[in-house]
Amino acid sequence: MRKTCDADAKYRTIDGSCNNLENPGFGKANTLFERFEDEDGNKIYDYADGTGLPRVAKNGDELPNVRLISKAIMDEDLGPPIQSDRTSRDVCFPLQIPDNDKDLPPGCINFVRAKGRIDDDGVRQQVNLATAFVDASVVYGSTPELIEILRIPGSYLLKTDDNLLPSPAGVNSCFEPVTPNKCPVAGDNRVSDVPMLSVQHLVWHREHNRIASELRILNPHWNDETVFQEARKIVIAMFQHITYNDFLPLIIGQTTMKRFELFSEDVDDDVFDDPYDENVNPQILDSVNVAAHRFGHSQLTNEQNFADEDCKTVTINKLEDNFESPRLVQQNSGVNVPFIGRHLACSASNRIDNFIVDGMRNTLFRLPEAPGSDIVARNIQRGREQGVSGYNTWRELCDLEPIKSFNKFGKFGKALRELYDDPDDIDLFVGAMLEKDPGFNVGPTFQCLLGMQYERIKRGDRFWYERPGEVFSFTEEQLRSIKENTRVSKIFCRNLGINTMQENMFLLPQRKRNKRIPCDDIPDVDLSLWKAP
Ligand code: HEM
Ligand SMILES: [Ca+2]
Repeated sequence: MRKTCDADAKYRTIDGSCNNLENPGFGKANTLFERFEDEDGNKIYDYADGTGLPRVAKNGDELPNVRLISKAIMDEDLGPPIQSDRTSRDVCFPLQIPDNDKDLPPGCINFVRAKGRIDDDGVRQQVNLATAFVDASVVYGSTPELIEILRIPGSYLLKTDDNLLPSPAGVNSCFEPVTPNKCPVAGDNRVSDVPMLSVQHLVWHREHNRIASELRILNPHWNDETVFQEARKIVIAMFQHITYNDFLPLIIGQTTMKRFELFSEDVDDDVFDDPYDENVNPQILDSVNVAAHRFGHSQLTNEQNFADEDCKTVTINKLEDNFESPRLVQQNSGVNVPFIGRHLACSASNRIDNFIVDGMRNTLFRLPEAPGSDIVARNIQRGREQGVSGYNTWRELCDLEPIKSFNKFGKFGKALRELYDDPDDIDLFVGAMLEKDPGFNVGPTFQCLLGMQYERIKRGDRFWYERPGEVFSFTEEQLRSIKENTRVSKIFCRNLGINTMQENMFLLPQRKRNKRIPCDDIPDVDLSLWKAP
């Protein structure tokens, strides 16, 4: 049934519906993940039975045990010392821990298959609960129900609780909240996975309230809904600008950015840009969701520390002790929050490579219930259960030479040969994370998959922040200020009470370039440009 959309709407819907006027479901929350198509227009997937059973090897055998792959290829101890820079299987598909595993008890670890929805061709597909767009849905949620929980009724503000994220009982679960049942709620329910993530949610939650309060003062004649939506629109524009200009280039590299025309228009050329194409479906692709987007698991470290005003670590907090717990954030009304924010700015991430720290690979979510789990094993198993094709299929889609010999994987070739029967069987996450890139980015296969994905998210977004001449467009001055002056560092400083930071928070502070400066000297978007005449 076709929903009627308001073609003149000034603001995005919360669930992403009606972004595309011809296809109102494009990019909407709670719709199916997309599959890439081959040259003949057939969707690419690989289920054992063609419709829904987990992928098996080319010769029909089971694929190698995911825990064995995890240990043989992705154990951090194998890496350099410094790493910084079938029917019965409809629901469960347990991870099997081999007998001689020294970190996890032998036997089965629970693994639930993602809820399947059978499509018109009788093939099992999976549902994306979030919108596909870069629309700050981590701040505002992806459903009308959640935004109601997050907002103060009839106000332009988001709710807070003790100056932290709202924590109404019964919405989210978490481990050891400071007050029983008071678990933080944000636009995404993973908000308490780790303290460093919670603090990022908090920063943007506060940034909405700061912008909305300023707009309220500038425009006393606006009603509260207008103030809320205008603030949301600015937050979304900042998210889009940061994602496409500051973050993505560090992950996929300059060459891929240019190849897929992902950088925003240079303000010296023309402030506006109009990349919208109504034929583009922005939905996230299966291979991106189960593999490419998970590159970040390799960047995590074993620590969630506190850093002081001089960037010195003052408290070491282990990752394994802090999963799913808001404890460190909530303690003493949030005194630790700036310390966690500074750790995010001051400390190096782990290198994007095939090594993943033990905190994620052996002790993931070990509390409240032992044993823990293994993120690598889960990522691989997830790819198989969703029928995501093997590594070489994606190399070919990306016009890269398929790897037909295990030797091509250097020192991991031997381990791969012992595990897999045929190079075509190699799981996407495994093969692609073994690829090297001289610029410390993800390897060529993920560069290609992420490049194609982010091109779709940009070109398939009718509300893209750079678009001119629409009812929802920014003025030239507003857009120029957003593009010239948005800094993650400023947003963190201001909302966490931090006084000193490097201007580019995605890069480490350095003596010469990117040195630590007073936050007051960091540029800022000029909200007075939003004062209506
Ligand atoms: C300490 C921080 C993190 C923890 C504890 C964590 C943990 C997890 C877990 C347990 C899953 C579910 C795995 C499965 O069963 O399929 C998951 C999925 C995922 N992770 Fe992470 N992760 C973290 C950080 C990251 C980072 C930094 C990125 C990317 C930059 C990332 C990207 C993803 C993606 C895209 C998924 C799939 C989401 C979905 O299908 O709903 N994660 N993560
Ligand atoms: Ca790593």
